[in-house]
Amino acid sequence: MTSEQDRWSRVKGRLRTSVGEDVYTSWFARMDLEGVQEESVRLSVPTRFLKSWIQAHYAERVLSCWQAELPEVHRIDLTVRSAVRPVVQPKEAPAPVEARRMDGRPAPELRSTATAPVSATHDALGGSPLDPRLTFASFVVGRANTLAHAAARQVAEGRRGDPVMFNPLYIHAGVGLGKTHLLQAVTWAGNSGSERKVLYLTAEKFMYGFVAALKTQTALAFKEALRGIDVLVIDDLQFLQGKSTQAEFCHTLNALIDAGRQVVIAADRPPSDLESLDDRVRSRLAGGLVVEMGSLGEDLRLGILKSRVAAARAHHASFDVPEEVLNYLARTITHNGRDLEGAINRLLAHSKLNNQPVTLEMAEREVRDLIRPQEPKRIKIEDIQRVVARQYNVSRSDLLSSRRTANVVRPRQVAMYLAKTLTLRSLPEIGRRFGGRDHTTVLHAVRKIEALVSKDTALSEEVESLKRQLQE
Ligand SMILES: Nc1ncnc2c1ncn2[C@@H]1O[C@H](COP(=O)(O)OP(=O)(O)OP(=O)(O)O)[C@@H](O)[C@H]1O
Repeated sequence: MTSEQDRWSRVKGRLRTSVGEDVYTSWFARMDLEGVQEESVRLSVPTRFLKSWIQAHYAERVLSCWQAELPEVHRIDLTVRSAVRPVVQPKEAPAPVEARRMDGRPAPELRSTATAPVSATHDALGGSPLDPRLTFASFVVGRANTLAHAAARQVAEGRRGDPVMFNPLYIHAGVGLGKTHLLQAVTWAGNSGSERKVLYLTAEKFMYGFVAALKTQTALAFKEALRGIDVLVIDDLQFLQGKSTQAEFCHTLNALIDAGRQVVIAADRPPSDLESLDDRVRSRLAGGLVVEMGSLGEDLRLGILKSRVAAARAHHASFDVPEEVLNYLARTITHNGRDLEGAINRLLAHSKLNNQPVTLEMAEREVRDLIRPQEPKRIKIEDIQRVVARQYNVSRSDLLSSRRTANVVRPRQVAMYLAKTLTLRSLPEIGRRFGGRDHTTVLHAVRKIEALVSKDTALSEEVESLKRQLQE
């Protein structure tokens, strides 16, 4: 088990180096290993869209990363896994071959074959599957998510006819930081009474629902069904693709908001960074409440681990994870909630299958591949603008304005230069974020500062100091 886990994490490491951090996070962070069989490797991703994108653009790359570790591999089978996460269940006889799982999820022999019933309303409307475990009761609140949690609760507790406070509520966060959990919690809570209809759709489901409805000429019925609900919850909006789907999404959004219905959205980036959406949709999205959930602090990670252990103990009363192991996991598995869940599942699988208590030594061995080196901080254009404005004593709006006085022009050029060198944003995108400037203006600024730093020591030191402040 361990050697396959190690191999999988080495393959992921190769992929990450080969495609770069940003591409890796966008397309591969949710890829799981399902199994290796002779010449073929089975991988899974959560959406059809991810599957087709990876197949179209990265199939060769994934294969060659595998071959570098395991030359006999000649095939990659990519599948779409269910959105409903497996539930840990007791008393099922372990099948030896199943124990070879190497991802962070529970071994299949510990999964339930039946899922708890989903809300009837939600089902009838054709919503995406809901995971019964993702409720407010199991959501741990900490510094990173206090505001998002409070806003989500407020939405969930609203009653039909109540004034809508923030619309849409837009929650964004990196991979595995609890967006889906919070959105599904809103759906469960909202649908628990019969008064309101809450519909949870992944952007993908919205897309395929719409396309399928168009094909069968029932688009009108689909639109009507959507508009007949009280709260529309859309997850993973960054996957919304295609002009007609976007136009339809835009209409639906407008129709719901104008009718005083609540819309809740989650994505892995703020509205301004959803580059494939048109400006009107972006500004409508940004017009409600936009909340970011930050990375999980150590306290929050410890809370999540404890809540996972408590949930597992409901089915496996003898399962116990000593405090020192929990502290060790909270300290070392820093990346995201999914890895924390994976760690507890592995300890559970291991202790059940081998009938052994969980010890620190076992934990160190079992979760080795989940401990990732600290990644360099992701720098945002807004941070650059803020830090540069502070350094040069101008305001951020000066940087975005059309003013051309020298005290503003140089800081603006420095900020554009930093945006180009410290982020992966394109020149047109940077231009847009600097008050709608043309990409040639950005290019000019970048070249200008590049030329200046090579001969002007004072400027070069200033730029270095700005970089340090941004990377802290
Ligand atoms: N605050 C939290 N309390 C309890 N569990 C959490 C919390 N944050 C994250 N988790 C857990 O971490 C795992 C990943 O969370 P989730 O799937 O909600 O992330 P996500 O932000 O939607 O990720 P993705 O971008 O991949 O869709 C889940 O098992 C979730 O229950």
